[in-house]
Amino acid sequence: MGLLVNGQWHDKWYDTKSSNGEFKREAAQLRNWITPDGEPGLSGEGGFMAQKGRYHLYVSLACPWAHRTLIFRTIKGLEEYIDVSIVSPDMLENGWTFDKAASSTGDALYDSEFMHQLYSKNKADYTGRVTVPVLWDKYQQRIVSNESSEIIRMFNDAFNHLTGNALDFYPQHLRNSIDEINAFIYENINNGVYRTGFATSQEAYEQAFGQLFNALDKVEHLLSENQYLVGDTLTEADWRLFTTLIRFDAVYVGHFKCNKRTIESYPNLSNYIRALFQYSGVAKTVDFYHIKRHYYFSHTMINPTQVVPQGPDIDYSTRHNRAS
Ligand SMILES: N[C@@H](CCC(=O)N[C@@H](CS)C(=O)NCC(=O)O)C(=O)O
Repeated sequence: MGLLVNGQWHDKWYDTKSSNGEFKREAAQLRNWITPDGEPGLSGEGGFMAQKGRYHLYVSLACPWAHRTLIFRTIKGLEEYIDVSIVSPDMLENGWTFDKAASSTGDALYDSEFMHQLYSKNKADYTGRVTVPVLWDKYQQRIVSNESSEIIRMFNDAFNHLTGNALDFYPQHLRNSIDEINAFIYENINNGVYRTGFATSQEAYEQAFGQLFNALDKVEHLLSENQYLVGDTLTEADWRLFTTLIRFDAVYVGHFKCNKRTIESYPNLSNYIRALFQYSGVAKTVDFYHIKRHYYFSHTMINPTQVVPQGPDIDYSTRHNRAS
């Protein structure tokens, strides 16, 4: 685990001392947009036109943020348009690696050893954390974006004219509601599990833990009234929640001490998670080997023995009671 400073790799854990034991996530820096015609998107530069075969997605199968982009690639019919390299689940002194002996596919484009080499290829004096996902432009040999919430928006609509897939997970008329629930879920649940697990003071842990379970209770109640987070329409808000929920019982309950209760113990959440898991193509994006191995093996200050637990034994392909 580490970061680049002026293009040089430094092995360094998150600094929680300056924030009383509280984990603060760094904002993504590379924020260009693929658009149908190459016009600039909401931020960054233009010149990234949607084209078949032009872009490459670097992901970890363990990472909930990267998982969102993989789900959108699948449900938006982009598998033949955007190919993928998968990093090893083991993220230690060199950060994310392409070690094939440790379950990486390797870097299909440059055969790099480490993810940080792609960040410095993009910008020789880059300073910042080296995160996944990364959306790479093969033509310009540079990073389009390293922000998952924006990559899924590009996948949602920039390629529609090529793929003919018009499914819309961020429909205009629901945007305010989606933005509102996203902000709540990001703060309390998506990032909330990390704030709980990475807290280095009792106070910061208890604060994040309380917020997390209050938020899960609220979502459980919402799902007793609605089919999905925003009424009866499946939206990006559901996929953004899903990637945290599917890791919860396997990792966050134990490793991140989010142990007030499991997702399986919530009547609505446990059915909702199955409805999403069973959505066409999604199950194959979920890899519990990578998920468990990454967290338990990489965070040695939380789990110094690096022993990966065997359980839990949960079948997400069983019947659920949600309409589909
Ligand atoms: N804002 C980013 C966050 C991505 C992120 O934090 N990814 C984690 C993996 S789950 C990572 O690569 N962490 C490495 C690090 O922080 O050094 C996004 O949503 O795309």
